[in-house]
Amino acid sequence: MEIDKAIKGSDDTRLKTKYNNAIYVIKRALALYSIQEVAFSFNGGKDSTVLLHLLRAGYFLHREEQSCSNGVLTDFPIRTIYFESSSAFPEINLFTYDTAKTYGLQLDIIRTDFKSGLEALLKANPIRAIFLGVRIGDPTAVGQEQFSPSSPGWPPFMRVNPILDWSYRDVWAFLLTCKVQYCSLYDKGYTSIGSIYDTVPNSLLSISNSSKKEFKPAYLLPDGRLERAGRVKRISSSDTRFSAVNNGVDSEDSHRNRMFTASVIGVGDEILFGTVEDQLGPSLCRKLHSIGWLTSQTAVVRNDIDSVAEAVERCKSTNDMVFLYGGVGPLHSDVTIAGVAKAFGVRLAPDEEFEEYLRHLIGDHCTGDRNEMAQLPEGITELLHHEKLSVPLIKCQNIITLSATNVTELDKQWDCLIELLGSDGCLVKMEPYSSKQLTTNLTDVETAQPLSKLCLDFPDLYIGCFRKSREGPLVISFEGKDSTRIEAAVEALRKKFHPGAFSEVN
Ligand SMILES: Cc1cc2nc3c(=O)[nH]c(=O)nc-3n(C[C@H](O)[C@H](O)[C@H](O)COP(=O)(O)O)c2cc1C
Ligand SMILES: Nc1ncnc2c1ncn2[C@@H]1O[C@H](COP(=O)(O)OP(=O)(O)OP(=O)(O)O)[C@@H](O)[C@H]1O
Ligand SMILES: [Mg+2]
Repeated sequence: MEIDKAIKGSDDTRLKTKYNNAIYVIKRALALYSIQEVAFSFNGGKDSTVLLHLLRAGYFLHREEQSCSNGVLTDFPIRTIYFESSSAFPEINLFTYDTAKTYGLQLDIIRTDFKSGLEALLKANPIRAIFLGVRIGDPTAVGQEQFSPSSPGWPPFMRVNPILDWSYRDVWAFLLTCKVQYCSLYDKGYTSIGSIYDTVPNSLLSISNSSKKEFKPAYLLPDGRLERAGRVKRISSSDTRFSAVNNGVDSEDSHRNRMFTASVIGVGDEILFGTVEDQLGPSLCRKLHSIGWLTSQTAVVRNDIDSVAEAVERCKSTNDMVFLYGGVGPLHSDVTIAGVAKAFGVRLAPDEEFEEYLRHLIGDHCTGDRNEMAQLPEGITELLHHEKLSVPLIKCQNIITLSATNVTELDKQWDCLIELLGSDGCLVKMEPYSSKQLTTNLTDVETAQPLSKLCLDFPDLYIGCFRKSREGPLVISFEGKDSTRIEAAVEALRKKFHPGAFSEVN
């Protein structure tokens, strides 16, 4: 088998180790699942090209171990799926189809989105595991292992990632050692390929002094960490809105007229089990209220990357700020930062500056090859330093992750945040809310209609009702930025009923 021979004949020991590990994962998967139960997700990219040849070798070696191989590999029986998209580069499409022909791949072309495509595929076929060319540096690799069940909300299957621990250099060492074909774009300076809308050649490979823009081939990129430098950042409308606030572009006036909203997300199975009573969430709501912000939503989610990512993704574009607490640290359950990275589609990368702080705090215990605590979302993280804090706070665009574990620690972090972000417009102090509460023994039925009408007349106020008990009085609360409007609303309500129907709560 030519791939196996090429690697065994090479003197690159690192490549040999990576190859052997990947083949081991493939052979385990082929032992666990029948050939009809596995599929290979192929998209013509360099990583999936590496995986194709590893699968060819792995399948051959697997058959050999079962002593049913005659030494030649003629067919490749693993179902291969390609999600074709109109935004793919034509070179990628061409390479995918050519490769399928060369190696006799049974190509299933899917033209819907990933999730519904996989749903249909799994309904029609007994597939239980899918091989992917995901590598640890990819944004989508956050939280994955070599065998990772698909995420909640996705159809159920095992994601098998044989090259998860391969570096950019390993990928090119393999492709060049095995002398296999790869997509022509990689010889034109492309180092990682997404869609035609978000991918350009990597400027680090640009050949200077040439009148025509030319680029060196991908395998010459000296630093694999910059593999994604040719990926153009997509700026969503919400990001723009945020950056306007962030850069202090908003004028004083527009600040005053705007309603700033925040979401508060707690991460903790212990809260969901009811073992621990959440105090930080309510405390944050009070703090936000005290600076005139509106908390649009609070949530408590599980210590699970996908749960955190889903909550952050939902809140980040509809709020000015999102505050996260819980799940921060080096434990297996501390997945909050990874969830933030996944929500932004970026990878976790070691942050030397943060590591330095941790070293001061906990000594050399925090160093090593994989210091999980010093891994932060790449390219979007800003460390917020304050002399009163032993470790900076972590800000990823409009997401603040608080490491506080109790109200006293939260008070301190909050005061620092206000000092740090209050001045640059991110956590600007707004006109505080005025509020008034009335109680009444009138029934809900009697008050319902007049209150609905009052809400229509005073749309600038929050008029809410709640009870402390079913039998006790009804509490009506008025919240707003203008106290004269609150007085007017209270007066308007009183007029609708007999005198003395309401008492004021002090
Ligand atoms: C076969 C296959 C399985 C996938 N399974 C999952 C999954 O379980 N969970 C998930 O969040 N994304 C899953 N994805 C989506 C990828 O993580 C990622 O969003 C996708 O490859 C698009 O990457 P891009 O946005 O860089 O193009 C899957 C994609 C493919 C092709
Ligand atoms: N459109 C697609 N169809 C099938 N599989 C896909 C598709 N997009 C991504 N994948 C799977 O996800 C893996 C990771 O994608 P990713 O873009 O990171 O790698 P790549 O495309 O192989 O290489 P590159 O990083 O150079 O773009 C792929 O190797 C492949 O297994
Ligand atoms: Mg790609």
